[in-house]
Amino acid sequence: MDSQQPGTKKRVGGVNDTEEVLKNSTASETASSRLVNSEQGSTQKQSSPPMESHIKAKRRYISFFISNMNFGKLLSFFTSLGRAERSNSLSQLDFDINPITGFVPSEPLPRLSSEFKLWEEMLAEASDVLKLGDNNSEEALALKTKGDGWRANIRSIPVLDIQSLKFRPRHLQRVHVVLTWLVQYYVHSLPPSIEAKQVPASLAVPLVDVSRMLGIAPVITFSDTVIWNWELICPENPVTIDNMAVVHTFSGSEDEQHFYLVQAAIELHGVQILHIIEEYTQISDLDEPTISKIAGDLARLTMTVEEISDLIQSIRTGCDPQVFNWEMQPWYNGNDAKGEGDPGWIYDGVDPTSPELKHLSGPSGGQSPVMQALDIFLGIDHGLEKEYSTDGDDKPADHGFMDRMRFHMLGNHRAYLEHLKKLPRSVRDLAACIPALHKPYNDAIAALKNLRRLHMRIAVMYNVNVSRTTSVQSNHPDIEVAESRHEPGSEYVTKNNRDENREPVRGSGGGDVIRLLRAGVDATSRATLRDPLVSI
Ligand code: HEM
Repeated sequence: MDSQQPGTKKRVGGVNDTEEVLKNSTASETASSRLVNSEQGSTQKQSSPPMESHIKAKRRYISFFISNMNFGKLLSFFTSLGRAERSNSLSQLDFDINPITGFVPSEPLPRLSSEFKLWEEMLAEASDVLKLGDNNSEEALALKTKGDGWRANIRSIPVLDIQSLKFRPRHLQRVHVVLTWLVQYYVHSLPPSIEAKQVPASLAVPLVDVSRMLGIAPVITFSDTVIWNWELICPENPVTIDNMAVVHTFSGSEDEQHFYLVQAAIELHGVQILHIIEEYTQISDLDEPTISKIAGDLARLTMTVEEISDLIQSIRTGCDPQVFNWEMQPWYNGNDAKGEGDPGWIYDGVDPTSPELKHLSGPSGGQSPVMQALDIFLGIDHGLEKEYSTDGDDKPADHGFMDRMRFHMLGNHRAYLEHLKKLPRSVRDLAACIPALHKPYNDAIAALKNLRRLHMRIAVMYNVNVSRTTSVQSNHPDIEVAESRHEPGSEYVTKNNRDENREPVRGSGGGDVIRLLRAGVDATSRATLRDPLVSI
């Protein structure tokens, strides 16, 4: 197994401000600073002005508030507050979200033992004996016999029953990690063929079983590559990005470790966003201090989003686009990565009409629960039927993408997002009613839009430019910027021999990358409030 040696220098970050962000992004610090804040909050309450002046201040505020908003909206907002209070008895803890590490577990997943140990052993061996099926290098050809043997051994493993692990969720998650990595190794090391790829029953059956138990797609996901794919360098120290080492990589490269660690850092940094959301959903009384707190929290959220943008940029300091595109990305492909017309995968021993088999796309940042929670909290609507077309054609973007990606999350985490979506009081509606929140809300939207524009440049640099023989055909301003600045990565534009027929470049999530990411930028932009009193 290609686990990172404890103490290996990690290159997450790299630029000064990003290093600063990372220093501050340790989950434990985040939690302790939140603890201090909430303690301060309770201290402030104790030393609040005497009741009379407090009531006067409240009255002054309410008259200002009423004079600044439509009375009908005010009434309906207070009604919805009452509803929210009743419906929001659930907290993030109920959805397996840790107050310190968020969607990341608070300790590394345990390794499998007894009859399941064989799966662990096969995974540990895989990176030593397998290469991509279309790799014709001398090294790959020399390994061919060993690779054939590895796949034959996989086929000969009996179909194991995982019922004994039913009440051990962390073990089930480890089963998911191990089986999904084995499936990717198996499928992508097969020699190229026009036939459908057959996933042997020894992997397919227990994988579908465990996925049903966890409520997650039976394929490799963001959770398997990032959220669950780490161990502690010093087990006695807390879960912080500096104390995490990646366990599995396909390429054995530091680039791949860096890619996962940056995403793990974002999940940990995003815990600050989760705290803001949690506090917002617990509000029951909309008085002046509460409005100021929401304004302050939106400003903090804006800062956090900007820091996450820096983190995304830090991919460039440790992950080479060539390594990403040729040594990492091909292993991630799901059964839909090659588009319609490709026969895809067959899960032997599994009823082909099982609903779970509809979700076999590869891992994607769209499966990051933090990013989706942020979108839902801010009211970004990715699902509009008609998309603005900025490149002159009228093909719709894939508006179901973000919803589909939720099936690739742990069932508990998907349930949290669904819960968040159903809460009756949206921060966007509130900001539209209250002038004091208008700017903080719009600032947060601007920061998220900028994050998506910067992410799109990264995707162009790593995914599109490297995958094409000539430059990208698009009028989208973000792509023009990426190319005209000749950012690192654009030199790869002419080096590739894939996709010569100029089919749209497809991400591991299975979609047309440019159209999808552009639709995300546009959806974020559309959330901007134009007029505080009329835009809801
Ligand atoms: C080398 C770095 C990266 C590349 C090449 C890349 C590429 C892509 C591509 C091609 C997509 C389209 C959907 C798909 O097929 O997966 C996508 C979507 C997405 N990626 Fe990344 N990504 C990178 C890093 C990140 C990071 C660090 C994050 C942060 C968690 C992230 C978050 C997202 C999100 C949220 C989406 C869904 C679409 C959207 O929200 O606009 N990506 N990415």
